[in-house]
Amino acid sequence: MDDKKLQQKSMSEILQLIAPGTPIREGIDNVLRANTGGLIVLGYNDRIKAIVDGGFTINCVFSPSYLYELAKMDGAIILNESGNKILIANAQLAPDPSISSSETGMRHRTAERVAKQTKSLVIAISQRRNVITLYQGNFRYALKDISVILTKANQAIQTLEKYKLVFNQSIANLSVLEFEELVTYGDLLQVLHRVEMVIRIKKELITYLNELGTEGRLVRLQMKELVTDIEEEAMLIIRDYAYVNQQKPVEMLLRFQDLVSSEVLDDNVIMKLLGFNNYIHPDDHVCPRGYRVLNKIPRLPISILENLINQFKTLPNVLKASVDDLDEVEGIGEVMARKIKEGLKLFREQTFADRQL
Ligand SMILES: Nc1ncnc2c1ncn2[C@@H]1O[C@H](COP(=O)(O)OP(=O)(O)OP(=O)(O)O)[C@@H](O)[C@H]1O
Repeated sequence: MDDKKLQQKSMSEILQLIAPGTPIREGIDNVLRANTGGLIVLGYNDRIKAIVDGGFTINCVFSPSYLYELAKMDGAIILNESGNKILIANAQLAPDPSISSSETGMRHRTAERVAKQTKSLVIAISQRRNVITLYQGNFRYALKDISVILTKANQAIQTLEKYKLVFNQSIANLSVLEFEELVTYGDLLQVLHRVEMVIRIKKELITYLNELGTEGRLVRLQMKELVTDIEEEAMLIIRDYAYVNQQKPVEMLLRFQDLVSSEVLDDNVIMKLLGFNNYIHPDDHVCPRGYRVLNKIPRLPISILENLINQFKTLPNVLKASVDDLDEVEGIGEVMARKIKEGLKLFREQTFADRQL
């Protein structure tokens, strides 16, 4: 993991630590409302100890009302790393003045310098401007108004709904092509780029949700409902088309998520993710193993599905197999064989009917 990712990860942890619904946020909001201003440092390590001057030792369990009362005093409040204990109040911080700062007021300049010098999380609550600013290392982030983030999150949910429709359409097309044995790498990539779009918007939503805390409950539920089906389909597609039969599609999907950023992924990057290392022509044909289509057969046990694919290797072979051929597969009797045939026939009819809509 590179440094940038490490910092991003810790920023999402930070946002969760001080999100609405947490005791720290309740305390910070009280300080904000009382207009006393505040300077809070998380973590009392050697680097912080070296720049703390004076103050009272408090050493008590964190409570929002204690934070509010202590913020009435000048100086900084120092909490432990996880923010569940108040250690010191009224502390003067003396960071290296040669460290650059883009802030103007002393509280914010101090906060920025302490964060840069110690890498600890520092929270500045402005007395006059009604803003909460977070600093950690070189990272600076001003918390936005909850209503602004909620609006953005709801817009993202609407976008996700549209993406889902587009995704479902491309999945319906893929099913038809799979039955007709006409899938090309280009078709596969088109579907995977749709998955990429969904992942991109999901990542944006997670950032909002981290900041929204309990205020984002509804958005979280909506996101989960929209995304779960898509992710399940995506994992089945990965199992169908990965170069080597992937036993761990969840890990592959996670790797896919890591790769997704604001830029559209290159086709080669996606094919590499699936294990194809050589150049692939988009018009070349490719054959699915059949995990996704076979999954549509109601109540087909996963072990039987695996046995089917082990035996026949590809979906077209399963489709061509007679009831007798299916009967020979381990765990499949005549009744089950007929059920599989019937299930595939029904799904095929449904797929072709959907295409005509
Ligand atoms: N080095 C420091 N250590 C601890 N507390 C500090 C330090 N410097 C400033 N403060 C705190 O910040 C308070 C306000 O300072 P100042 O008005 O210059 O800050 P500011 O950045 O303009 O913030 P605000 O927007 O809240 O006014 C001080 O009264 C003091 O409590």
